[in-house]
Amino acid sequence: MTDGAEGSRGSGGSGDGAVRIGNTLLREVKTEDAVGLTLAHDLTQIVPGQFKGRLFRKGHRVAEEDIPKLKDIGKEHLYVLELGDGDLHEDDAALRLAVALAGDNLTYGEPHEGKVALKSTITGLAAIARPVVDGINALGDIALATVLNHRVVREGEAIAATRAIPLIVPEAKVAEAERIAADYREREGAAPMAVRPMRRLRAGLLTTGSEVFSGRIEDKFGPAVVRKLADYGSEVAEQRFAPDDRETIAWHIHYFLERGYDMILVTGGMSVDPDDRTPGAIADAGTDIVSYGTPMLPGSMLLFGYLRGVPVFGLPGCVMHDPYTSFDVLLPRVLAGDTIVREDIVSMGYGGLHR
Ligand SMILES: Nc1nc2c(c(=O)[nH]1)N[C@H]1C(S)=C(S)[C@@H](COP(=O)(O)OP(=O)(O)OC[C@H]3O[C@@H](n4cnc5c(N)ncnc54)[C@H](O)[C@@H]3O)O[C@H]1N2
Ligand code: MOO
Repeated sequence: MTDGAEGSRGSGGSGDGAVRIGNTLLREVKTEDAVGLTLAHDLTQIVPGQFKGRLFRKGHRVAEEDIPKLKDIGKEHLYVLELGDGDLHEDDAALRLAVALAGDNLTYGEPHEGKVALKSTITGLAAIARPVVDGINALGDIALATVLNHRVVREGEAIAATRAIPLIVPEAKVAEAERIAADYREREGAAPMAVRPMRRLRAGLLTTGSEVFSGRIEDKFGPAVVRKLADYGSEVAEQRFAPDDRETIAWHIHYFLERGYDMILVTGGMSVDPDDRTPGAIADAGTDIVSYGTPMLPGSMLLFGYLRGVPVFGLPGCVMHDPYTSFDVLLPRVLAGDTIVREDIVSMGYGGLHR
């Protein structure tokens, strides 16, 4: 498209100095008359020894205050674009896409260089409809890039960005993308993109390990879990300690249940040693175990289940020292209110190698 514009410069184009690109016209106008019109190409400024670079970008809409600057760089005439019927400027295309996609807890700013980013207004979980993303990207001329579904995003972080590839996009293509998004909204009763808030839960934390219980070594697991929950906006309401004894561990789990905590976390004793009693104790307590073992590393020895509807985690030793484990994948899902089923955990192996 730009090549066509450059190539037409010498020839002068059609009779009135205009060249057609699709339904869009490339026209030469006096700089004073260009206000509100769209620059057809980049304009470069050179101030020897100080600056050489783009003063105005291709696609920029000329404003009143631009006129003196344009005159300063010697522009008495400009090539401008007059959008034809059925054509959209890249900025308008990107903005329409953002509007079509955005749901709860998302915001977007002015388009910039044909790009609009959807940014989270909260710390929460990205909810992204992959079929919508794939469907829009299959159209061509429009690029939609997102983070992975279920990823934790912080306030102000972008979860997606839309961009028009050419300067001029057929309106029909954007309309088709809008239709894909609208169909999804109607079918699912939700926007294709949103950020889901995480609930503030109060957890009971049981730290197992006879070496910790007896005071031989200092507890390092508790502080790590306290920090992690706080980071996601929840709290450890009470911490208790138990030796490597199934009955004792199961007893403490029931104590937490009776206290009415929203979540029960048990640390240590999760692997294969004879003293690793935690999985057995969690089962003895009556927990419906969704999965013992997760296809993720670190954190493959994690256990997850529900005891009378209360989420129960068995946390392996790595959660104490590795900054990102299977716990960081599952905990935000639980905090967002998801009921985790076995298929969820099965699907976490793909992309689950976190180290
Ligand atoms: N042969 C195998 N060995 C290991 C396996 C396996 O599948 N086969 N799994 C490995 C994985 S994965 C993990 S993770 C670790 C640890 O799992 P555990 O949850 O059983 O951890 P523990 O044995 O209870 O403790 C490991 C280590 O950490 C110390 N510890 C435990 N709790 C605390 C605490 N609250 N404060 C401070 N330190 C603590 C404990 O004393 C041990 O030294 O197993 C792998 N091995
Ligand atoms: O798989 Mo263990 O539970 O990584 O550290």
